[in-house]
Amino acid sequence: MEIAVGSTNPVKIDAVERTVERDEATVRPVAVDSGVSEQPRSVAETVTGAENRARRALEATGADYGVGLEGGVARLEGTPGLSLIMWGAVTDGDRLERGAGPTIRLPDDVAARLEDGRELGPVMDELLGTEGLAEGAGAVGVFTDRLTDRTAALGQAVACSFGPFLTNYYDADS
Ligand SMILES: O=P(O)(O)OP(=O)(O)OP(=O)(O)OC[C@H]1O[C@@H](n2cnc3c(O)ncnc32)[C@H](O)[C@@H]1O
Ligand SMILES: [Mg+2]
Repeated sequence: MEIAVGSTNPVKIDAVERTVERDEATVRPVAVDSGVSEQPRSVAETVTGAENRARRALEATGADYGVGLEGGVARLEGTPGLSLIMWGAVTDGDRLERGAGPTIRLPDDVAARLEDGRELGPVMDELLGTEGLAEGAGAVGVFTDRLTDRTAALGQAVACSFGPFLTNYYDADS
């Protein structure tokens, strides 16, 4: 089984590899355009980015599945502040499934910098004096004192978008 991932960010590739380890898949990174802004700012835009990446990765490779992962920030109904969200999408060329990773509220000073139109990755690097934090533990790692990290968090989005292809519980869906 070959799985194309619409990104070359090592943290996304790792997240897919670790999640599908059991199924002995070959994971192939492919650079694609997400078709949304560098920093998606709503659930809808984040999901669209993941969908575009999944479709484009499949088209570019002819793999069995295309996987897209997208990070975003959003003000969520029922919770205060600005949240970091992440979504996954998987397609086999026919069906497309979507599933989310965890959500975490961003500290107010980080939220304020994002409201100025900036991207989370660079804002985190500036704040912490790091380089490429988004390709390692990620903001979710830092803000949880490493109880989780970006690989594990994105892995949940992979499980919830790819997993439905592996069961027959969805077979009756229209
Ligand atoms: O190369 P790609 O696949 O685009 O990888 P990316 O890190 O840019 O990931 P996204 O485009 O999906 O994420 C949109 C923005 O949100 C940032 N982001 C998302 N999750 C993050 C995290 O846990 N830590 C730091 N930045 C994060 C990311 O760096 C981007 O600036
Ligand atoms: Mg990006």
